[in-house]
Amino acid sequence: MKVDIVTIFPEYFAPLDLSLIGRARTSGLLDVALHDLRTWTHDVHRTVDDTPYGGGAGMVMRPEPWGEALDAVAPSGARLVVPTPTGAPFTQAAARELANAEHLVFACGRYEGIDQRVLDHAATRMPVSEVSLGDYVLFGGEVAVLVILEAVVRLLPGVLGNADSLLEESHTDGLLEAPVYTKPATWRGHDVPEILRSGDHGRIARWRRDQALLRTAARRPDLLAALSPEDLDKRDMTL
Ligand SMILES: Nc1cc(-c2ccc3ccn(Cc4ccc(CN5CCCC5)cc4)c3c2)n[nH]1
Repeated sequence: MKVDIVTIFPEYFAPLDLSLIGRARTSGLLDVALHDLRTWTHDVHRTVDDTPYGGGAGMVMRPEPWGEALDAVAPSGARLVVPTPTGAPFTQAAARELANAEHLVFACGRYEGIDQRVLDHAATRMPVSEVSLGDYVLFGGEVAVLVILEAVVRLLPGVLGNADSLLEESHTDGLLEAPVYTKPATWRGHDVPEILRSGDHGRIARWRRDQALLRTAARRPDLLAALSPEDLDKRDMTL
């Protein structure tokens, strides 16, 4: 997968050289390129923002630098991903969809956002996804891109050693996952549930399915409500 990130703070993305994403890059699974938006400014102050039409607090990012930046880094086959508080909620399903893309271009806004015409114009020649990480307001899109990229990259074949872990994790099948435990069997008076030490893999699988259902019902009834009876049957569960 090829990834291009356009930002006025390229240094924000230093963490991309660490851990799994760093390994994905060195192994050739992922090719990430950073671009400073100011590259496409032409005034001595390298201006990227201006006052908002219609008034209002703060500044808006000018369309010209963005237009030239996207002309340079986003071919028509690319998919443009723009974090914004007004976007569609970013979900595991959205991560799975983005993981299928050959080329992702991330536009990191700052100030009060990017002139809307940038996105409208880009949409005339490539798919544009405006995504929100949640109902809170960040200073800009960089942190959101780090989150989106991590969720997407871990789904790429070969990035996670044990692909099985993708099957049973939260939000993969619409439910939260069961609690996890490791040694010691007893710790500060707390025991690991006996079932998990029984070696009976059928009963363990059932216990985990039931725990997932109970946790989801208690913590995220919205996820439960979104599941169809067929989905629940698929996990061999009845309410
Ligand atoms: N899920 C999530 C995503 C973000 C996010 C993503 C990109 C940018 C770029 C700039 N900002 C700061 C920022 C500050 C104030 C407003 C609200 N203003 C009110 C009037 C006009 C706009 C919007 C935007 C971002 C925030 N935040 N949260």
